[in-house]
Amino acid sequence: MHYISTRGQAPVLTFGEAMMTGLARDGGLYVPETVPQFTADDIAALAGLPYEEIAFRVMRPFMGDLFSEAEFRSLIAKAYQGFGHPARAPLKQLAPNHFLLELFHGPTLAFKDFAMQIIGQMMQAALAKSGERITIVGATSGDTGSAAIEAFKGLANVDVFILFPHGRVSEVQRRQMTTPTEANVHALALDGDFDDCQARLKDMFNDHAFRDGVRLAGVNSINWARVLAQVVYYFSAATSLGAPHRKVSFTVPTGNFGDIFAGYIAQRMGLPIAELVIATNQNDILDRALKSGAYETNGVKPSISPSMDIQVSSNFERALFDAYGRDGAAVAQLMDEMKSGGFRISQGALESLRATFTSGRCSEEETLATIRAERAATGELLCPHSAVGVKVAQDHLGAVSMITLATAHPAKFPDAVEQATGLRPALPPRMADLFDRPERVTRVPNDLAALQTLVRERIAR
Ligand SMILES: Cc1ncc(COP(=O)(O)O)c(C=O)c1O
Ligand SMILES: N[C@@H](CCOP(=O)(O)O)C(=O)O
Repeated sequence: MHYISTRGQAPVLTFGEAMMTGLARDGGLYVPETVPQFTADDIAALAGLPYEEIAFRVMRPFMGDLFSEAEFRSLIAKAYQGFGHPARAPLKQLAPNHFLLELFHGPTLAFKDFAMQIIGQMMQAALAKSGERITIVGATSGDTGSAAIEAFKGLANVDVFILFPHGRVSEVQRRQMTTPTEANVHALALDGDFDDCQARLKDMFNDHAFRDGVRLAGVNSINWARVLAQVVYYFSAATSLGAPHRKVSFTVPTGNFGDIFAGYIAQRMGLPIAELVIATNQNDILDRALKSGAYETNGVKPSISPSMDIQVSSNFERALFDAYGRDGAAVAQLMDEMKSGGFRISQGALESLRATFTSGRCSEEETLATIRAERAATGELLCPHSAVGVKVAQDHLGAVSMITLATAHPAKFPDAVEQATGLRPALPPRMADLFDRPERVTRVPNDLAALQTLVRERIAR
């Protein structure tokens, strides 16, 4: 299995190399050269299996010989043992043809744990073999950061730097990143928004002397292994509702386009998915792009679903690569135009995207109203991101069963949930003292050179 860059100019890599490399050296994102195919029998055989076994069968064909079967099974077992639900990703019914896929039972209470826990295990195993030391830098709008810290804290051969937008994450999210005591964890509050954090991260990767000097690695969805691990729950959810004999649709609260791109990969592997619905908050670049063909940023607006306050949606590049017939030069040209604010998607590419994805937008008021209504109707307490998904899904319900991804636990966003329902969701007991723990955070400017100096100095200590 080989991995190629969406911009066509970087070395072709194995799975293990792509996982440890992060961003391709031409600035693009790695994707598999071909997508493994599952037959209807392969898919039917997944029904009723434990989540860990589904993870093994879905991920293994993408991985080459990086790990033996026994070794990979053992990494998967370790990755998911700390989840707070035996099903790992349970499905709940909201309405006759509408289901909620709860992805917040991991250690940091968001869907990021599904991928971060397994790539944490895989990267540690790979480092133990190579004897290398790496520097992870991650950009977060709130959830990737804590999941990465949880997966890599305390490791002797890894430093973890997390850039989050100062003042634009929830207090629970911030404290999850600033209260770990391990010396290899560095929480950095950047003066800017998430797009700035992600742009500086990509700048670091594109400075080859810096990236090689610090042995930079990425755990954002830049990293293909992150996307791959998220493909698994599309299979577990769909097969529990009757796939491959019944089609299902998915609605995905979307920001950086990693989660819904995982659904697209599941579909390309053969999972019968009728519709993939992109649900955006008021940062609606993807909804506007699909409707108008113009992919144009208009500034990140802070919202009550802050993890989706994103305008430059990193993984959309992977979707464009396929929509443009895997023409790396065309994608590189579009990404160049993006530097000045946007571009028009060609008619052919737009038709191809529209054949796969539909979209909808949810306002702030609709988000609050959905949290309130769902609590009253079903008892389910939604986080604001999941509420964006549920609202958009409701606008797309039809004959096929719809599965909405519930991407975070409501207790991560108590203010929004309380505003909507009057209820303040409690953190799980293991986090009950989160607000009493001392914080450790460095305020940083939105400046590449200053960030690089900080990283170099910290890892030299
Ligand atoms: C809670 C939550 N929901 C939804 C999203 C959007 O997911 P993606 O960035 O993969 O589109 C994020 C951020 O990634 C998130 O943290
Ligand atoms: N919403 C994310 C943004 C980063 O997304 P990623 O999937 O590329 O890591 C977050 O919570 O940080």
